[in-house]
Amino acid sequence: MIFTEMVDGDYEQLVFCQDKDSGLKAIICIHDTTLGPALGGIRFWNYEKEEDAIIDVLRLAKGMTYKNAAAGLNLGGGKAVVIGDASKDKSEAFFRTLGRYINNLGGRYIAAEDVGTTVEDMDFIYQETDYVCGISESFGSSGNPSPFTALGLFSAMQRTAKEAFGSDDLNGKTISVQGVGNVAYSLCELLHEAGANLIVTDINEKAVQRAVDNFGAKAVGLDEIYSVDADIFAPCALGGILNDKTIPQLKVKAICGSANNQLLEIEKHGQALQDLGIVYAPDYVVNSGGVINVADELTGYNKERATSKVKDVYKQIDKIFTIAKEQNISPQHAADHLAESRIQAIQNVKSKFTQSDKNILSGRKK
Ligand SMILES: NC(=O)C1=CN([C@@H]2O[C@H](COP(=O)(O)OP(=O)(O)OC[C@H]3O[C@@H](n4cnc5c(N)ncnc54)[C@H](O)[C@@H]3O)[C@@H](O)[C@H]2O)C=CC1
Ligand SMILES: O=C(O)CCC(=O)C(=O)O
Repeated sequence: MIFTEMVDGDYEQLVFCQDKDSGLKAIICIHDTTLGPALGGIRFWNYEKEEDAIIDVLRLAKGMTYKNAAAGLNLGGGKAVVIGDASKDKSEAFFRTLGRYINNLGGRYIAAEDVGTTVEDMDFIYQETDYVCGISESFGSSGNPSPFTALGLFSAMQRTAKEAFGSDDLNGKTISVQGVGNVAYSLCELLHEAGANLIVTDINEKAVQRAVDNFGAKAVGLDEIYSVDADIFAPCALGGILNDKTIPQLKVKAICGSANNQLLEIEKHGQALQDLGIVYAPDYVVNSGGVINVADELTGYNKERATSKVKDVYKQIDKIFTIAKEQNISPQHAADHLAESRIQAIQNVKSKFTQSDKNILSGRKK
């Protein structure tokens, strides 16, 4: 089953890591390294079944290939998942062991944060390998990527509002937010400052209360979030939430959120949104601010430069909506074409022989 999935999705490598002493059970997936080393976060999640973890890491890694390509980064796509309970299974040994596995891949995979992992976890990994980013600012690094993801998401939402309502001003707009974790809390802060009204939900009651107390958000139930009267829906929890059951409930004019893999089935559910006239801003472009920021660490981190690049997500969404209209395709397809054509173009560039790897000349007597 695993090789069938790998062949179908054209995956390069899947690495299973196990360590009894620390309790580590992790899977690293490298989808495509045409553009460079595969960069993507580590998700720590209590998967019910091992199969769920495999499916998740495959989907997430492929998403990173598209995200990094569309963002113009010289990075391929990869991701890691760790099976466990983030509230009790973490330890220094755990992450240092994972760091050693990552180091063994010789730079083919570069780690960062995702759901369930923090800057402190990345710092432990950094004790064993240089192939990690999103580490502490005290190392001259960029720290927590979530505020940057939120800034990129805010910029994307401004451009999405322009598409749906004719103006990118979010003042007075009502935004429904699913999941008020790291990214969405920062997003709510930006939206509140911009004069938007907020409707929020989360499985974590404290997270909801924080948004109610600090931003005057209205709290609704977990399933209610799909059918509330709002202008823009921001899915900021987990993937697969735009599906047969939820799409018919939506009353919004646009969707723009940070969650990865929001469409359960890309073709079917992307089309369903298009048919309903709902503007869908492709998730992996919307949420690329985090990776754009952490990738800046790889060339010597400069916060001003990184922030400016993150705000350019507005321009990238603009480009995608323009291509979609010109070619009469969905924004999701437009984003996919952009990413795939960049990968293909660089593949072609790299097909020319250069004197870098071991080759027929390597064995010649000097
Ligand atoms: N942190 C980052 O910089 C980036 C995050 N993302 C994606 O954005 C999403 C959010 O990421 P973070 O804020 O970092 O994660 P997080 O774990 O801090 O926040 C997620 C929130 O969603 C809530 N949640 C989980 N299931 C839910 C459900 N069924 N209904 C309502 N709420 C639910 C959680 O309780 C949590 O508060 C994820 O899909 C992640 O992959 C994407 C790019 C970068
Ligand atoms: O932003 C990050 O923390 C790393 C990139 C990543 O995993 C993502 O964008 O989903």
